Order: sequence, then structure tokens, then C-alpha cells
Amino acid sequence: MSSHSSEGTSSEQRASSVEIVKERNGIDQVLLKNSRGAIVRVSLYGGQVRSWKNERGEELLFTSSKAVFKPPKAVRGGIPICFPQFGNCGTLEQHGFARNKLWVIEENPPALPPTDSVGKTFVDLLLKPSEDDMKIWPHSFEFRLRVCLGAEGNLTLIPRIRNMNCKPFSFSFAFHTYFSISDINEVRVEGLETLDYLDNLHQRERFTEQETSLTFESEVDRVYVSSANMVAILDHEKKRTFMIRKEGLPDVVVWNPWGRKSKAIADFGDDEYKKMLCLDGACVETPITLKPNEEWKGRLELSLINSSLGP
Ligand SMILES: O=P(O)(O)OC[C@H]1O[C@@H](O)[C@H](O)[C@@H](O)[C@@H]1O
Repeated sequence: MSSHSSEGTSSEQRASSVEIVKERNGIDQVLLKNSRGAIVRVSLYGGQVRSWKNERGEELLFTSSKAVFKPPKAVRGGIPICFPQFGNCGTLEQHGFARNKLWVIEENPPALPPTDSVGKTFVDLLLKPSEDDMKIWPHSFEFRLRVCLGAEGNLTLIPRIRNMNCKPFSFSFAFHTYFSISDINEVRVEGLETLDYLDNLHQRERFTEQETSLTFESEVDRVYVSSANMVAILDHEKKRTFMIRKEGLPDVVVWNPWGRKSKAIADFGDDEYKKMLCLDGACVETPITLKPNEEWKGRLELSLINSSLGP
């Protein structure tokens, strides 16, 4: 099985492991555990990371108390995958179909560099289009996703998308990450200053970020274009910082529906907007075009540190 634990064990350490369990909807879920007790759960439904817990057992990703765990809806929380379309700028359903499909575990994926496996516990997933998918998006692809839990508790996602067509195609993409935060009024985001963004609340008008760090007082729904490869969410109350490192994912989507819109989302609690921030590594304004047999590879690495970035 192409799910691996490659950490060494000592008598003091728990062994790292990969287990398959059934979710309440009967679908398989992969549990990655490292030797310090951190755990990542990945559902084959949507290839979606559902949970990321650190060694202290603290949940680092948000999931709504009203989330629906039955197909065909994507689960509201964790890290849904938006592919082959982000948002509703296209002919497909909002955020594309990958998040609503059953993925499989891939036994022998094409090799990745040793740095993507050594010291990590990981699983490889695969999505191929069904006949029905091909009717609405007539492009043959293979979407591979490696989900890795590092020895230090870092969560890394490595997407690879290959064009199996004889014609080029383009897609947009996002890891729609729901971070769990203490209070939306208490967090700030660094790494987006001076960037241009398209504001979905103003018909996608283009603005330039004027703030040195982003704080939140109302609904936000933006795509920051061509950001640096590192963004941070500083949570003052919890005294911790999420570091988001990304490659091949130039854009950053920032979303929080705030109070009024939360009430209109059926699978989201009225006040839950206070406890989450969506910050996605994405290719939205910079869609990817693949020639026949060409492959795109990205990388998102999430880690947690317990001190502020700034002086
Ligand atoms: O409810 P969904 O389909 O998961 O989307 C949630 C949100 O995702 C965000 O990324 C979009 O910019 C929002 O407009 C959207 O409301």
C-alpha cells in the first residue's frame, strides 16, 4: 500500500503509523500519526484533509458543527480541494468537482524526491475523471495528492496534475484551508502587504493592500495575486502562528463570511465565523495551462509556531 511511515522509533517514542478507518458515512479515512502523537485525518471523499492535530491533541483546522458528512456535498471544514475551477467563474459547479469525488489510495505513484518522504508519514491519493465528469469537463487528467505528516508535526500537501489529453487544458485550483483560530478579531495575516487583490465583494475590482498586516472587522472575500511563498496567520489570544509555505501556488484567497452571510450558509453555524479563517494557497488569477502529457506540481506546507513573527 502506498501509505508509509518512515520515522525511526525508539523505546520512548510511539511509532508513526498509517491506518485506514471508516468514517460515519462509510467512506475510508486515512489516519497519519507521527511518533510524537500528532495526527492527520484524510478522507477519500474529496481527498480532503479533515483534521490536523498537534502533539498536544489541539485541533488546528476548523470544521463546522453543522457540516454535512454525506455526499454529494463537500464537508465544511478541513482542507477541501477546489479543482478544476475555483469559485463560480466558469461553467462548473462552485469550486469544481474534485471535492465531491471519491479518491483512491495509489499503491505505486510516480516517484517524488526523497525529501518528500524521508522522516514523514504519508499517503498517496489519486483522482481520475469519471465518464460523467468528462461530460461536463472534457479533459482527461490524473490528479495525485501526497499528504505528509512530518516528524515535527508539519502538514504538507503535494498536488500533481497531469494532462492525459491530446489537447492542452487550463484549470484553477485552491487548497481551501479552514484554519481554526481563537477569535477573528484577534488574528492578523502577514505576507500580503502591498499586493494587489481582487475583491469578490466589489465585482472583483482590483485594489492594492495598504495595510502592513491584515486584520478583520467585516466580511472578506479576496484573491491576493502573486504573493510571496510565505504567509503567516498570527493568533494573539492563542499565542501561536500558522506558517503557510507554498510553491507553485502564487495566489492567496482570504475568506471569512462574517455574521450576516454565515446565517445564509446552511452548513455553517451563525457565530462560527469568529472561529475560522480560510486562507488558501491557490492558482486562481493565474490559471495553469498544461500541454498534452505535461504535469503541474505544487506544494503547501503548514506549520505552527508558538511565538509571534514580529519584533
Ligand atoms: O460554500 P463554498 O462553495 O464552500 O464556498 C465558500 C466560499 O469560498 C470562498 O473561497 C469564495 O471566495 C466564497 O465566495 C465562497 O462563499
